[in-house]
Amino acid sequence: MSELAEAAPAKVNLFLHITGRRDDGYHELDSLAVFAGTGDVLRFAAAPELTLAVEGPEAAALSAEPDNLVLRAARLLAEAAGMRPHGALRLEKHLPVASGIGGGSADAAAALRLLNRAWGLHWPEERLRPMAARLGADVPVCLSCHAARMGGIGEVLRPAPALPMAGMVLANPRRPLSTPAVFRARTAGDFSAPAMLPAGWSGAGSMARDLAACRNDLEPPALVLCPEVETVLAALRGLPGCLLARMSGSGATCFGLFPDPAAAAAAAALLPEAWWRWGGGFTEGVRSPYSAAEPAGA
Ligand SMILES: C[C@](O)(CO)[C@H](O)COP(=O)(O)OP(=O)(O)OC[C@H]1O[C@@H](n2ccc(N)nc2=O)[C@H](O)[C@@H]1O
Ligand SMILES: Nc1ncnc2c1ncn2[C@@H]1O[C@H](COP(=O)(O)OP(=O)(O)OP(=O)(O)O)[C@@H](O)[C@H]1O
Repeated sequence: MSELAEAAPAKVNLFLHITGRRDDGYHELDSLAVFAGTGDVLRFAAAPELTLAVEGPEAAALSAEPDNLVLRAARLLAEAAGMRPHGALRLEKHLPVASGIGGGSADAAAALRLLNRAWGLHWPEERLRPMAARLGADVPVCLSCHAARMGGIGEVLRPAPALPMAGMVLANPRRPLSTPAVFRARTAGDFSAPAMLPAGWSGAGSMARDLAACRNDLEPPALVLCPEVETVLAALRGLPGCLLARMSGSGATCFGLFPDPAAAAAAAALLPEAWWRWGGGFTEGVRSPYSAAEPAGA
């Protein structure tokens, strides 16, 4: 079998309201997740044993990781299928690790999709979803790869409002932030109401206006742990054409919304070179991996 490849696009939370806390400590949320036209790439080649090689510009941050989410996903799928996991996997890591744009979750979801094909299972997405939920709160939305309104602890997915043509800049100050630590740093008992959004937006301007009435409730605790988030937000707001800037997920990556992908790509180039930065458009659905030429970081 020739090599198979799967894209693992970055997930961006355009807003994130924490609406409650379950008895097991997990938080209930209301969030609008979209996918960016950049991400990691996972490749499969036939081999008798399951192996994973991590390469690419952000690979070093994973060298100490004993249990890559890609291997956990592979073992879970093999167990469900009653087979021995196998194949030589190569993960091209472009997304900064522990950065609030779901890199590990996207990789785990890509592994489920890729091995579902490579191992000849061809299960429908519904059958993969419980495995995705076991791997992490962000993995179900990454499995679908479609913009979605996330509810529950992330596993309840509803269609997103129809998105307009828009551009997005992503910027990370190169400070990893641990998701559990950010949730722990929240003020206990502080909850938000779900957001009120229209069925769709005709332009990036109206989307930015409506999103401005929402928040990321993880931004204040992330700022305490990583004050550089404020510097990134200020830099994004100062870029020509920026309509809205906010932190994604548990940070520290922040996004800026722009009228179109070209404006976003041009604006991203103005950010400090020491940061991880990217500019482009949204992506919808599983697509072929990005070309090597596509910029994914500084
Ligand atoms: C912040 C978000 O990225 C928003 O999309 C997600 O909620 C986090 O998703 P994730 O990184 O896949 O999270 P998981 O790996 O499942 O959980 C990591 C830790 O984050 C906290 N966590 C996560 C999700 C959630 N809804 N409530 C939580 O309190 C828990 O302490 C959990 O132990
Ligand atoms: N393939 C992987 N890519 C990134 N992190 C991984 C991977 N496998 C395991 N991990 C571990 O998962 C942790 C979370 O990484 P990830 O990059 O998914 O965080 P994140 O971007 O904050 O995610 P989220 O937005 O879902 O909270 C890392 O600290 C890392 O040790």
